[in-house]
Order: sequence, then C-alpha cells, then structure tokens
Amino acid sequence: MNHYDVVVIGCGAGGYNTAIRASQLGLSVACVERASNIGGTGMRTGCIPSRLLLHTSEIYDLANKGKNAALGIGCAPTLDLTQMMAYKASTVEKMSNSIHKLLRKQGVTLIHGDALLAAAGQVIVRKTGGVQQTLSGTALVIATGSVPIPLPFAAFDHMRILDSADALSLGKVPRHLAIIGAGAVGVELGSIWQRLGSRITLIERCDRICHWLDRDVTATLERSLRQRGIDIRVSSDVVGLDKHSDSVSVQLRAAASGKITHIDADRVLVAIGRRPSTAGMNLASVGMQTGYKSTLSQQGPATPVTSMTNGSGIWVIGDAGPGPMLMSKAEEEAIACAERIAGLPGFVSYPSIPYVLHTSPEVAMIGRTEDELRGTGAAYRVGYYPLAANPRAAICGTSEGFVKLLVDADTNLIAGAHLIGPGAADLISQVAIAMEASMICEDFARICHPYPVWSEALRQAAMAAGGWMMHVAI
Ligand SMILES: Cc1cc2nc3c(=O)[nH]c(=O)nc-3n(C[C@H](O)[C@H](O)[C@H](O)COP(=O)(O)OP(=O)(O)OC[C@H]3O[C@@H](n4cnc5c(N)ncnc54)[C@H](O)[C@@H]3O)c2cc1C
Ligand SMILES: NC(=O)c1ccc[n+]([C@@H]2O[C@H](COP(=O)([O-])OP(=O)(O)OC[C@H]3O[C@@H](n4cnc5c(N)ncnc54)[C@H](O)[C@@H]3O)[C@@H](O)[C@H]2O)c1
Repeated sequence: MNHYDVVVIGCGAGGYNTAIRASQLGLSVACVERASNIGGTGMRTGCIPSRLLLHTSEIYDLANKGKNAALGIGCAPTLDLTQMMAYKASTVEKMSNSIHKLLRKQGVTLIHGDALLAAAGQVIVRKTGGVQQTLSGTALVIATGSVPIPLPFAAFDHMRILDSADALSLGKVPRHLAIIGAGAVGVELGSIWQRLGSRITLIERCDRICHWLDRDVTATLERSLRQRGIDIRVSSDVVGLDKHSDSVSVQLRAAASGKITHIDADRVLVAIGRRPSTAGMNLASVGMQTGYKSTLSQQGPATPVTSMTNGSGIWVIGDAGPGPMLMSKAEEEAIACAERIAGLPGFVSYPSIPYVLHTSPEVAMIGRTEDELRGTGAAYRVGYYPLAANPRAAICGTSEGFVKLLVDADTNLIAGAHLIGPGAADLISQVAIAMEASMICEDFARICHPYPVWSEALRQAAMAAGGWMMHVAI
C-alpha cells in the first residue's frame, strides 16, 4: 500500500489547489480523480464553459442586433454553433492540460479512478477494468464537489430535461428553453441561449430572481433581462413536467393564487441548486454522515473536527462542504487546508469572498446586503453612484448599472458592496482589498483612479458615502 502525507479525493479547484499548495510545503501528495480529464466542474462543465459561451454569445449578440451600427460599424453575423462548441472544448482541454502539467511539476501523484474511504486514513481507488488500489494518507481531503439537484418528480434524461452540463453542450439552439430556477445557472445560461436565438422562460419560486443579491441589484438585473426578451415568472413553483415526443409541458403553480398554468418548451433546464457529491464514498466507515459539517468552519480559521473524523484528520473542502459553491471559495479552503495540514495557520476570510454573475450587465457583490444590515439594526450609510454619470459609460454608450457601497456608520468600514454594470466582476476585487485591509471609506475615496475608467465609479460611490460625491448633483 502506497503511503502519502496527503491523499486528495477529487481534482477540481478544491483538489488541485490543495495538492499544489501541500506539495509546495514539502508534503507528499496523491490526488485521485474519477473523470478522464482533470479540472472538476469549474473547468470541465461549469465556470469555464459557461464563461466562454457568455463571451462568444455576447459578441454574436452585439453584432446580430446591429448594436454597432450607431458606431458606424455594420455587420451581419452567422452562427456556427458546432465551431463555437469546438472552440469551447479545445479551450477546456488546454486549461485541463495546464493543470496536469502543474501537478506533474509539483511532483503530485495523479491517480485516475473512483475513490472511497476504507477506514480512517485509507482510500480504495477503483480503476477501469476492475483494478483496485489502496492508498493510505496521514491526512485525507475530500474535494469531491457537487452534483445538480433534480426535481423530485422528474429525473434528468439529458435530452429534454437537462442539467447545466447538458445545457452547455447543446448541438442545436433550442426553440424555447424553459429554465427552472432563476439562480446563478438560470440567469447565466438563460443569457447565453437568449443571445444565440432561443426563446427563454425563467421560472423562479421566490418573489425575485437571485434572491440573495441586494434588492436594488436584482431589480436592475431583472429589468435588463426582461428588456433583452427573457420571460421571467417569479413566485411560481414548478409542480409537474409532462414529456411529449418533441416537447415538454411545464406546470406552474402561482404562489399567490394557486392557479396552475402550462408552458410548452422543447427543452427544460433544471437549475434549482446543487448538493455535495459524496454518494458511494462509504463515509460512514469513518463516522461521517452525509450532510456533515465541513472541517473548515464558516466564519473562522480551519480546525479539524475530530468527532467527525474519529481523530483521523479528514478534511472536507469546496462544494463538498457547506457555504457558497464557488471556485474562489474552493481555492481559499484548499490553501488553508494544505497549510493547516503542514502545521501552518491557514485561514479563510469568508466575509471577504466576492460573488459574481457573468450576465450582461455583470453583477458583483461582497459582504452584507442592505436587508441584512437592516436586520442587524446596525447604523449604516449608503454611497450610491449611477454608471450613467461615468465618463467611460458615455464612451461605451451605456447607462445601465450602479455602484452601491454600504458603510458602517460607527466605524466607517465598508460592510458591503453591490455592483451592476460593465466591469463589475473585476472591480469588486478593489473592495475586497479595502475590506481585508480594514480601510475606512474616506481613505478609499481619496485614492487616485485613472481617467476615464469604470473604477472611478467606486471612488465616486465612496465619496457619496461620505456626503461629497463630486460628479453627480446631489
Ligand atoms: C454552470 C456553472 C457555472 C459556474 N460558474 C462559476 C463561476 O463563474 N465562478 C465561480 O466561482 N464558480 C462557478 N461555479 C461553481 C464552481 O464550478 C464550483 O464551486 C467549483 O467547481 C467547486 O470546486 P470543487 O473542487 O469543490 O468541486 P469540483 O470542481 O466539482 O471537483 C470535484 C472533482 O471530484 C471528482 N470526484 C467526485 N467524486 C469522486 C470520487 N469518489 N473519486 C474520485 N474523484 C471524484 C469529480 O469528478 C470532480 O472532478 C459554477 C458552477 C456551475 C455548475
Ligand atoms: N457565477 C457564479 O459564480 C456561478 C455560476 C453558476 C453556478 N454557480 C454555483 O453553482 C451552484 C448551483 O447554481 P444554481 O443556479 O443551480 O443554484 P442557485 O442556488 O444559485 O439557484 C437556484 C434557484 O432555484 C430556485 N428554485 C429552487 N427550487 C425551485 C423550484 N422547484 N421551482 C422554481 N425555482 C426553484 C431557488 O429559489 C434559487 O433561486 C450555486 O451554488 C452557485 O453558486 C456559480
């Protein structure tokens, strides 16, 4: 039996980052992956494919809608979906190969197979052809990610009832795609197929889309998606699906009236969330239950919970553990976990993990929403700056979006930031740095920004929170 300091199960963002960091710290590492190519959901079927298709579909949409005509540029694009998908596949393969190289360079042993726990510190790997290998590790890291949740009354058939991976690999633009769940997957993948020509109906059981975002952001995003032609049905629960030979009938129940209506679509994307992927891993053998808590606590430093591991040092990170399901969170936990295993004080700053939606307009948030602050009774100030006042926005011919900073009235520290508009996904890192550095809002407002750029909007919002916004008449 081969022994390693660390055995990592799963080679997605959580797994490969743990392996790289642990190896940098001088530990021997084996990483087990069941899929033929590495990179996990984020690289193979989630973040990268969706971001890539959001990019390509936006280029097509801009050209197709004649939006460049006002700039004096005329074009009539054609869509070659097969080529677009081939470009996606080759990019994913290149990125997966580069992680492979990184692991090899770090001396990480990569083993392909299906891993399950045999006992504390022991992992069985089932390989193709019935071959089985047993590994032992001083520390075991479960980084097995998550799987999409199906509707309770209709399994994924991957033809008409799709999960997100199916919906990122379609060979034909659907005529009408009904999407159940207006969360991250729903709004991003709905945007892709709307731009490529599908009619989209987005169905959400809550009274607004992406209900964890700041209300002002949701209102702007919802308005923008509707203007682009997406039919949004909120406060609607899907209570049944009937499959026909060439369509699916979706039954909706309105929350207020209880009235049942039907929508006929040629495909249905079920995007109602994901759950940890731990089925068949024999977690009970080490005293762990499905739905267990992560060894990394939500708000503080990572500490192994020995009662869940029989004292054997099992770590659970990324989507397999609790908390937001994000590449960035998986990477943070991976670094902290590897450093803890190596005896260093690894730490995850959960309140400073930004969240981004790659829609158009882009959305980004960090920290508390206004509803949350109101709920705590804390005194706060709002610094609001509309992008319509931003010189870069004028150049680009857009006025949609804003920056909203929430500032603690007692400490002047930034408690939350909510951005919607071009560049939001990149701008949010400035706020993350300010929050991590405990920078007061006044200092933030006094940092010189280049001109004319989107990030001036952040500075103006910080000025607004201090009552001296200069470029909008108050
Ligand atoms: C459509 C979509 C878009 C997304 N976009 C973004 C985004 O823009 N930004 C962002 O931050 N996040 C995004 N996410 C979320 C992000 O992909 C996940 O949070 C991230 O992949 C989690 O990393 P992980 O390592 O925990 O799990 P994963 O990336 O899922 O990796 C887990 C790996 O473990 C392997 N595995 C599972 N069980 C076993 C086993 N028993 N033995 C061996 N191997 C096993 C799996 O094959 C997989 O490769 C998106 C998700 C989806 C679905
Ligand atoms: N840009 C990103 O960072 C990004 C992109 C895609 C996915 N992800 C991650 O992947 C995970 C899964 O995404 P997701 O969109 O599937 O889940 P989600 O949790 O983001 O959204 C699911 C939505 O479905 C709704 N819903 C649940 N049951 C329903 C029902 N029966 N009828 C109608 N609506 C229903 C919920 O109210 C919620 O709004 C998320 O945790 C997300 O963080 C992140």
